[in-house]
Amino acid sequence: MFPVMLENLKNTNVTLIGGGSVAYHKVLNLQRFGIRPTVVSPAFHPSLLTLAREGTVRLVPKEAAWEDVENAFLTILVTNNETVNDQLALQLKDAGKLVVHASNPSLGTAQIPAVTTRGKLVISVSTSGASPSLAKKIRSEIAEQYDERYEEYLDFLADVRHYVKQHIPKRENRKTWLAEAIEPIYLHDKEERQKFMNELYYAFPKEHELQDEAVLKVQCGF
Ligand SMILES: C[C@@]1(CC(=O)O)c2cc3[nH]c(cc4nc(cc5[nH]c(cc(n2)[C@H]1CCC(=O)O)[C@@](C)(CC(=O)O)[C@@H]5CCC(=O)O)C(CC(=O)O)=C4CCC(=O)O)c(CCC(=O)O)c3CC(=O)O
Ligand SMILES: NC(=O)C1=CN([C@@H]2O[C@H](COP(=O)(O)OP(=O)(O)OC[C@H]3O[C@@H](n4cnc5c(N)ncnc54)[C@H](O)[C@@H]3O)[C@@H](O)[C@H]2O)C=CC1
Repeated sequence: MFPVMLENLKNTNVTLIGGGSVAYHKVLNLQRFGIRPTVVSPAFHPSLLTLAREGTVRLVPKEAAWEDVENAFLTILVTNNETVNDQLALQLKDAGKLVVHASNPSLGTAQIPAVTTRGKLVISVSTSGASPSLAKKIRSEIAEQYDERYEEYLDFLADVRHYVKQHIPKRENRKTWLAEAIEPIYLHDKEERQKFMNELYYAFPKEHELQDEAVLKVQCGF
């Protein structure tokens, strides 16, 4: 099992095969990440019909066939027909595609973990198919510790890192500032975060970069 984070999936073809209660749950999960999936199924859970009316999911009312999945970046197999799930999983795997087989994970090439997000922080727990219930429990326990405060805190850390990468040329110096930023005081105290930023701006002013750029431009004759 090799974990990986996928991004830029907003306009990517993600297809679910089967439109029951598990499909509905998986669609809600995908939507949390800005994905607008397609569901292929001869019948749909009423909540999926509601989502389709809102325009957040595309429904294709038919029994699934190869052409429904051949162009999908990711396919999630959630029918109650094992023959259909197994057959498509086999074909998709052979074609080198990402496929989740929700009732026999070993036949797929990917699995969906239990996830909670705190802004940029993603808490993701998998038991490799051994116990989805335990994955859910552990995820909730971790999420209690890494609560909503981490959302703003991660934004602060991202800003610090962005600035440090642009304005501190030496790697050792960068490391010192980045290590200081993850001290607990900055999680708890907004004013301390502002103080930290001010100290960073003072130690490595933006003007330097602007001046350097101006010199460079003169030297290059722009
Ligand atoms: C392989 C996988 C499919 C995949 O990769 O998508 C899979 C497979 C199966 N799940 C089954 C059952 C349940 N699944 C849940 C819940 C979740 N299941 C999720 C993932 C996965 N489930 C993947 C492995 C992940 C891993 O191991 O870490 C979560 C984490 C994420 C999500 O679905 O989005 C989500 C919690 C999300 C949340 O709340 O945040 C509950 C509990 C509940 O609903 O409260 C139950 C009932 C209790 C139980 O059985 O444990 C069954 C038996 C069906 C039957 O009895 O027929 C199978 C099939 C089998 O095992 O054969
Ligand atoms: N979190 C997870 O990953 C979980 C996965 N499962 C697995 O998910 C699967 C689906 O469970 P439910 O949604 O509860 O079943 P369900 O019976 O509510 O829905 C099954 C859906 O598959 C559709 N379907 C049947 N034949 C089809 C075909 N040839 N092509 C396209 N669609 C077809 C049906 O019309 C129906 O909409 C089960 O195999 C179960 O083992 C179950 C629980 C949790």
